[in-house]
Amino acid sequence: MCKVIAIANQKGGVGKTTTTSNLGIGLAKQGKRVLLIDADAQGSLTASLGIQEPDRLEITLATIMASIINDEEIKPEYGILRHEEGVDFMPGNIELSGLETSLVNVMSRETVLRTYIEQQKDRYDYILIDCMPSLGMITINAFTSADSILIPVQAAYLPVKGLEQLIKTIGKVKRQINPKLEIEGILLTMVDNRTNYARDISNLLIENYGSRVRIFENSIPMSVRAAEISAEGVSIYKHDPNGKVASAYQSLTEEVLGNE
Ligand SMILES: Nc1ncnc2c1ncn2[C@@H]1O[C@H](COP(=O)(O)OP(=O)(O)OP(=O)(O)O)[C@@H](O)[C@H]1O
Repeated sequence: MCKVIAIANQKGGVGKTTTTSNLGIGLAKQGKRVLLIDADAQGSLTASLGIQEPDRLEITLATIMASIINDEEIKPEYGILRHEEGVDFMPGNIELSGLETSLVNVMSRETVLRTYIEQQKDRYDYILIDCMPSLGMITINAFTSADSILIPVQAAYLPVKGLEQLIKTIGKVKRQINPKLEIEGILLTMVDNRTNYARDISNLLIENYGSRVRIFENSIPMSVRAAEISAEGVSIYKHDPNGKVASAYQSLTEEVLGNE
């Protein structure tokens, strides 16, 4: 059985891409077959997997989704790239912005990505989708395709208000389009253990959401080593194998596997 997890938060820079790649590679290290999908027009997941200029790629998620809109048949493996650390990925780039605008007039506009993902499901154990920092139509497509949503929250600001809107949108998609949709959990990222602030945010999350949403036991520490990896094109396991961020992502991977 394949599980599809969307990594989403409409707030930018909270660790969505870093979590998608390192959770994905963590799952691959546990022997799982993993496909990562870059559903963000910034192409940062694609870049972090070693593609230096995502905007120059010819086949990306945008071209695939356009083919589906045009009812063209595509082979499941078409356009999928392989990363040296054992994950496959469907790259994304700036063309997703144009596609987002044109989706408005498309029949079944919420389910285009789902059509693509359905044909990948027998090839993978996990499919992770790195979402845009917005709740636009591509993100709704990701929610429509997913079994669950993992929400990274940066431990450096008060996240309560934005999260409420995100959880509401997830609830709406669940009621109206995708009844199986669940929240995988809220993941605290970029935690600076030298301050009490992270603990305050953690307590605030538990107080406000703990009864409705799972909060991951593991959080991801702030580390300059994590910030370096997007330029390296490798995971934190390769860049800093004995560091605290590698160990945190490994524990998160085990927690996600334990959710099954
Ligand atoms: N644990 C961490 N410690 C320090 N820096 C981090 C950590 N995780 C991610 N970063 C850095 O923070 C920035 C934002 O991270 P990332 O790109 O993963 O967030 P995002 O939510 O995907 O961003 P966007 O919304 O723009 O897509 C990046 O420069 C990344 O390298």
